[in-house]
Amino acid sequence: MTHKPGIVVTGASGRMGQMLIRTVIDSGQAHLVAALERPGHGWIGRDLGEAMGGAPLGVTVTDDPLEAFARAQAIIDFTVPAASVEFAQLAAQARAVHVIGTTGFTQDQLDQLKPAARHATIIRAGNMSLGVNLLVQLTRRVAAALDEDFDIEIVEAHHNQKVDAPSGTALMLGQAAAEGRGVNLSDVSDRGRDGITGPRQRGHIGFSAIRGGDIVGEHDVMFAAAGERIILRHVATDRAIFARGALKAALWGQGKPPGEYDMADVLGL
Ligand SMILES: NC(=O)C1=CN([C@@H]2O[C@H](COP(=O)(O)OP(=O)(O)OC[C@H]3O[C@@H](n4cnc5c(N)ncnc54)[C@H](O)[C@@H]3O)[C@@H](O)[C@H]2O)C=CC1
Ligand SMILES: O=C(O)C1=N[C@H](C(=O)O)C[C@H](O)C1
Repeated sequence: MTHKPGIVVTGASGRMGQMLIRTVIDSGQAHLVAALERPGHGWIGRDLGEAMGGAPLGVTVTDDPLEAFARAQAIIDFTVPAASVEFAQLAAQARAVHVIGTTGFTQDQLDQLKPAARHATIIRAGNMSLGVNLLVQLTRRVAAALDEDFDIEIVEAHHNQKVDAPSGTALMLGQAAAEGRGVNLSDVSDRGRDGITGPRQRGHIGFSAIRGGDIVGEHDVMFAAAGERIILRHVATDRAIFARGALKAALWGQGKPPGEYDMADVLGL
């Protein structure tokens, strides 16, 4: 009989948290050993299944990451950057694989993940879907094939509760476009145009963010030149694609040496 890893889902009541819990339970490939929420949250101390509006699951929602992680082989974490940084240290102590889907990190917060990655396997991606990770590869190739006659613009759309912009996915796409061009994204990034901006600067990579309704996540990478445009597009219609990718990462990470990985590693892209 193969061993099924024990998994903790953090941010259990969140849009992704609930999707992840269902995905882990339905998969038959892993055990849900704990569900974590932030201190003071109304779900703490309740049965997870009942809190989600269904039958009891025999898992009590906790706000104690240390105790929960000690029982797990993997943590699947879609929360907020400050919490993910804290969880990285605790997951490293527990030697558990830490799958991070959270977006909106500052560079300083990303740097804080590095010590944890010396002791544990961290798999982090701003988007865990197969489709977006393929789009990242395509974007790098198209950007490498075209010169700066083609202006690169990244347009993303998300639901009205999203708190960070540009999205983690848009930043992944921008990074891939910059790598294809052989430039640093930070040198060419155009964000938040407003007012008298002047003409577009040749070679820049632009970002625009739409927020509205219940949009799950849509990303266009536009290569616009005089007389023609190429648009690479991904449209997510179901958060299950992210949850499936995250579970795949948690399983892939078992037994991998400590370090920082992404979904391209998991998917072999
Ligand atoms: N990488 C990917 O494929 C995807 C990433 N995301 C990202 O995942 C994150 C969460 O997204 P949503 O689920 O839509 O947000 P949400 O706001 O619905 O859920 C976040 C949950 O985290 C909980 N939380 C906050 N601090 C916590 C702490 N210290 N301990 C435990 N729980 C804590 C909140 O109470 C909330 O329930 C965002 O950064 C989003 O951009 C979302 C979808 C896909
Ligand atoms: O917050 C979301 O919802 C999503 N966040 C990720 C991002 O920032 O790109 C992934 C997906 O687009 C949904």
